[in-house]
Amino acid sequence: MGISREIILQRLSELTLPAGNNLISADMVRALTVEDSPAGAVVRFVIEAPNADEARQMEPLRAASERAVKALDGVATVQAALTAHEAPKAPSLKVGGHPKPQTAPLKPQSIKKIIAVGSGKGGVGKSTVSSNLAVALARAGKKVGLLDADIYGPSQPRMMGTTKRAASPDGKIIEPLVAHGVTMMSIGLMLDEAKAVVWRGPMLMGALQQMMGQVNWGELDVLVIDLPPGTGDIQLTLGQRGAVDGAIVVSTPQDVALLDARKALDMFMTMKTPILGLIENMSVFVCPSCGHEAHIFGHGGVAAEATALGVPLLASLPIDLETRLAGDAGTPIAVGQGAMADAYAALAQHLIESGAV
Ligand SMILES: Nc1ncnc2c1ncn2[C@@H]1O[C@H](COP(=O)(O)OP(=O)(O)OP(=O)(O)O)[C@@H](O)[C@H]1O
Repeated sequence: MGISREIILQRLSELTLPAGNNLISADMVRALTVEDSPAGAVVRFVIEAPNADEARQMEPLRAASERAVKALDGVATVQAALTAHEAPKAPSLKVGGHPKPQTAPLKPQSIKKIIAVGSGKGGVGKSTVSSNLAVALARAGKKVGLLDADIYGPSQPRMMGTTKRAASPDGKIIEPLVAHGVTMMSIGLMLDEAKAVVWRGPMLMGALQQMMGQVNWGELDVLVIDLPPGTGDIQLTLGQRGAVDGAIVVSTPQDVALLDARKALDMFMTMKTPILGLIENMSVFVCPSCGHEAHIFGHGGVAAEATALGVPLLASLPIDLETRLAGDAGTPIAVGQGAMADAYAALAQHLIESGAV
């Protein structure tokens, strides 16, 4: 067992502020995560100051808090970030304000189905799958929206090749962009691309409400939501407010990825969100010169997990250079022809035939 959150919080409570209280009693520590690594625990947290000026003055305290946690037994690395309470300024809308109390459903009436694409850990290809699935569904004749809810690392503007800022002529309704036949919106289109966003839960909820309710989606057969990795506030809000009709979890065959994928599946099951299935990404690498198959991230784990949990394995997608290049170039692989485009078309067809879309 690694170090517990309680011990870390206890140590942080020993750091006093000029007013005599401490980081914990002043409720300034956010997003504390503790991950095990072979060298010891990797601890990350955010210290949230009331405003930017105070944040700047708190740099010595930030450094001291890193040192204090680093000194604990079993801790390998500590990263503490300082942030100010105010939300970053958005161009024409106050994205990320505190959520207004809402009784209306989160899912807009003009959207028939919402499919959320999640993953346990980052970097497994969740955004790649979301953009390609959205394009494949549009090619199959559906009216499709794509919402990039990955507030910490929005990648859809790049993957869909739309870096234009979203407009809001009246400051209320956000006009989405259209790329490759898909109506899309990303929090990344409203923010400076290079700016790291550190928001607390209620702000995330505000941003999500705006993305769902104020974007002029029009009539959609399906909205594909590219979730942030893990099991955080966005997933919980969507699940608790019954906004999601079906969830897909993407995983690589690696044990560590599968362990996290299981947590994501557990979360959806707990919230009674219907699980459409698992997708194994980066399943195999076929050498383009000799055709040799290498299972770089392991073999068979996702299929076994799907069987164990009684959920369908929707697709097994290989490691494919063209997929990566196409994503980087802003034209998802599913737009063109070939084996990968066929695989995404088959996935879209399956979801349509099973009634998920
Ligand atoms: N099947 C694949 N073959 C080759 N490269 C892939 C494949 N799937 C995804 N990639 C590449 O892997 C990288 C990570 O993919 P992607 O951004 O989709 O992952 P993610 O799970 O959404 O990550 P994050 O949580 O960080 O947003 C990208 O460069 C993408 O192009």
